[in-house]
Amino acid sequence: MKLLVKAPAKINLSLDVLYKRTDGYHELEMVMTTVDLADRLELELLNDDRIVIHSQTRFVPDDDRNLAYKAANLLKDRFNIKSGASITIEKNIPVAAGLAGGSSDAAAVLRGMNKLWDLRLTLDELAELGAEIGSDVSFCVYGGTALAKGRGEIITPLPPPPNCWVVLAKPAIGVSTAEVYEHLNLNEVIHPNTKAMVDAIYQGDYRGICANLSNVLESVTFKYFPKVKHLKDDMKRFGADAVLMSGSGPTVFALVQHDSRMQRLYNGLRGYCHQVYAVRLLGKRNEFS
Ligand SMILES: C[C@](O)(CO)[C@H](O)COP(=O)(O)OP(=O)(O)OC[C@H]1O[C@@H](n2ccc(N)nc2=O)[C@H](O)[C@@H]1O
Ligand SMILES: Nc1ncnc2c1ncn2[C@@H]1O[C@H](COP(=O)(O)OP(=O)(O)OP(=O)(O)O)[C@@H](O)[C@H]1O
Repeated sequence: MKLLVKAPAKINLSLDVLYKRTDGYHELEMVMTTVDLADRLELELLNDDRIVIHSQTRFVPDDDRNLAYKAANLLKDRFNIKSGASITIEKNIPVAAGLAGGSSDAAAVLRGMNKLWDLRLTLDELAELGAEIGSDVSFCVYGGTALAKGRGEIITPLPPPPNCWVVLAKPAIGVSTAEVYEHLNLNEVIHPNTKAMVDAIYQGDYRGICANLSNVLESVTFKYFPKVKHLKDDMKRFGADAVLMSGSGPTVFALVQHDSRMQRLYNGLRGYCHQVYAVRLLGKRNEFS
């Protein structure tokens, strides 16, 4: 039996770091939403005990380091499952981009293998398991739009933001999430107004969302990779309504409402940026349990 599952990328509409915790993680307050740029995974039961990863993409491990492997293995161990799984990943989300590609693959495997292994776990239970794999996995289990707290795993759903285009540009730079958090100087941070962002989303206020886009990790990534800051400035000049770096970067995204502006921005960026995508906001929660 085969199952196809979609694993959409996320963007952070706002990302605040409140303090560094004693366990080494940072206490966060983030607003996240999914966009229509997705990996596709084909899941199949195997009669033997193995978990096998098939992936054609360089930079994505095809062994137990793959987050999709970790997700299947976690379910297998926790629920004492004897059969194995074959996981084929069609990678469309850029890797190490700040778009939670690996986390979304892991979440898709949790949802999909829950069905194939007939575990009947709820989304809440899958999200709790997901937190053991990575901080972004719980959000990715639900998808949609949410306020995320804790180290990212405490999820409160929000309504979908008003529809618009999201133009994503990923420069050819590798950014380590752990290093970005490590170099953040909390004394210099200008905190986002998370409440104003949440209110704007509840009110369907596109301008309010644009006005409150904010990510404290930008300061670190911009300092070490000034190219990312230049990219953000260029995207503003090309006519974006608002621009922000996603997660720890290096992907920068622009929000635009009008098709003609989206086209101008997309064409302007394709000339010199490594990977550029124009997609719609998804913003709605996963329908499957
Ligand atoms: C930047 C974001 O993508 C924003 O959504 C996430 O905070 C990162 O999520 P992620 O990649 O799933 O993160 P994890 O794999 O759990 O952690 C990677 C590393 O980032 C740092 N980290 C992550 C989350 C958090 N709340 N505080 C941290 O300090 C830790 O050093 C950790 O070792
Ligand atoms: N299924 C996977 N897809 C992509 N990367 C994976 C996967 N499994 C493991 N990895 C490893 O995880 C690292 C981070 O990849 P990923 O694309 O998830 O980063 P990211 O978008 O920055 O994540 P986040 O936004 O959650 O911090 C990569 O260097 C890669 O080697």
